[in-house]
Amino acid sequence: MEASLLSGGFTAPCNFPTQQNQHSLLPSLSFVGFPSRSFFALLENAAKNGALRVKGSKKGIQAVLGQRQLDEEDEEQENDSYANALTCVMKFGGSSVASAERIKEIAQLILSFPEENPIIVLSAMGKTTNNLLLAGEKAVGCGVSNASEIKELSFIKELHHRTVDELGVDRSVISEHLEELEQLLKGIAMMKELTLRTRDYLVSFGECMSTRIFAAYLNKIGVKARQYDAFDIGFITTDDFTNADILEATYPAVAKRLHDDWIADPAIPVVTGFLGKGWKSCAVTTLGRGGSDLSATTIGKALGLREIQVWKDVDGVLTCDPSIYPSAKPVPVLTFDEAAELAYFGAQVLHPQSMRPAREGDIPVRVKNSYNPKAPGTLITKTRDMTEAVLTSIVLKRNVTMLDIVSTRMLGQVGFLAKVFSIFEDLGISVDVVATSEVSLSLTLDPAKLWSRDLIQQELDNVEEELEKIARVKLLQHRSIISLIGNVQRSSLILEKAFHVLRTHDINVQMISQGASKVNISLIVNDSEAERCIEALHQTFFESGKVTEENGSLADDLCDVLVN
Ligand SMILES: Nc1ncnc2c1ncn2[C@@H]1O[C@H](COP(=O)(O)OP(=O)(O)O)[C@@H](O)[C@H]1O
Ligand SMILES: N[C@@H](CC(=O)OP(=O)(O)O)C(=O)O
Repeated sequence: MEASLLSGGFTAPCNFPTQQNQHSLLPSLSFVGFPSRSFFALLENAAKNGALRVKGSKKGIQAVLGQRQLDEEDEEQENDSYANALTCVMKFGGSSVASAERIKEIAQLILSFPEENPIIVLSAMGKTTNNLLLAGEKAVGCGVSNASEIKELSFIKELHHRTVDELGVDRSVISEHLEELEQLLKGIAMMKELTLRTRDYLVSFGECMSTRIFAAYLNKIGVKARQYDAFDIGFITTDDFTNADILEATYPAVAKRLHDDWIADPAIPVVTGFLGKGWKSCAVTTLGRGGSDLSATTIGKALGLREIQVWKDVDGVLTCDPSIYPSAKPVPVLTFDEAAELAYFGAQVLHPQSMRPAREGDIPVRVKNSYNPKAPGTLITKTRDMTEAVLTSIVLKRNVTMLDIVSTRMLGQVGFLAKVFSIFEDLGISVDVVATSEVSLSLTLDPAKLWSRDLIQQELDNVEEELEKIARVKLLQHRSIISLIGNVQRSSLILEKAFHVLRTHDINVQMISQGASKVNISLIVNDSEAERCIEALHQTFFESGKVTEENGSLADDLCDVLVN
């Protein structure tokens, strides 16, 4: 979006971030003439965070901000020196830091890589984020005098006190946060409302406390560490509370801060995952559930590190969610595209946006098991040898709503699809899977419009009402999307096998979609059939030996199913 700031007759047009161009935030800011005072304040703020580099036409600005112009050469040199200092990111999720015992194990695990100078990114301890959210919801209706008694607040206090005591760390590292948390819950109880902005502030206590405890413990055992709150070191995001997106200005800011501190006084950085700072509001934001993965890959790209390690409670990315199908097996190698697709279609193991910085920076991501560090895990890179690859992973997304939309106008009507999609855009509802013909359209709606919230009935009613102005609509609930993530070159083989299995098990596929990338084939079935379907597909693709064109040509089955 081109915006103009008017100041005493001078015009300073500049590029402001929008959803579409947010990645061209401050570093590509351009202006002519003399900007207004408020505009200077904005620039100054960005410059303080190290987020601003002045390039090209910069009349007046350099003198005022004293900013050094970084040309391409400077930038390359900085990246080189970053690479020589800190070597990798190690992100540990909630299950990896769930107790004092686990924290001790993680500390030993980090020390078992003496050749690394890692940056540690942590999530909140165990289920703390869920408990904070529940506490916030209870506070809305419980009255100020009862806010201190909220069960989840007691869990959080007890867990964090017990942990610091068992680690032999002083309670003072978290006492202020716990007091402030209680005050915040009282405030929510008084206001009787929990805005998205307050919700983000509320959940930030989880990561703020886990990182303080961990850094204090490392220091206690003689390993020099320094705690950082992401929102204070340049994680600049959109102001979409509960689902904020990292802005481009983050990379230089974060790199500069972590690198400069390391050079001045080397200490292992321990950074809060999941959190950022809204660029307009300057308030704490969160990156969506599971967002610490994205924090880790952002740091990896910012510093141009050798590797990003994401430590989980499973042996890497598996052929499907082990909580749905326990015989799932680790996938040794994946491409960024496969991993992104898998995450987007609901595999909880990785945050949906987390592959983006890794792909852009071409930094390998290794997914490892903190309970079983010897397991090789999964290596995610730009490319891999696909000669043997058929299916990589099966992902299940439950409780999806499907819509069948048939145009009430004539065949060949111009703009039908555009009208349908503009309705979803206006209502702010994202669409997952789409299949179209000339006059009809089937699609599925994301069950979590925002990661934190289910699509509610009222919103569905609004969708139906709007669509009925231009089409006949059938709303089908309780559907599942089964996504087959696999080799682009073998999609026909995957389809052939999949349909044979489904036909054998008498499972009726209600919609099918294959994206342009062809990495992902999506099948829609009834929720009640989904698990049976996963089991059958998994057995065929991963438990019955190598899948080849030769072991059964079943094109006829596919044709039968499609025709019926
Ligand atoms: N394809 C998959 N591979 C591995 N784990 C998966 C997959 N799909 C879903 N999961 C779930 O993701 C969980 C790990 O992710 P998450 O809970 O975010 O870890 P952490 O909190 O440690 O970062 C696993 O316990 C598993 O149940
Ligand atoms: N604590 C946040 C962020 C996060 O990344 O958690 P985990 O790594 O445990 O999924 C959440 O629960 O969403």
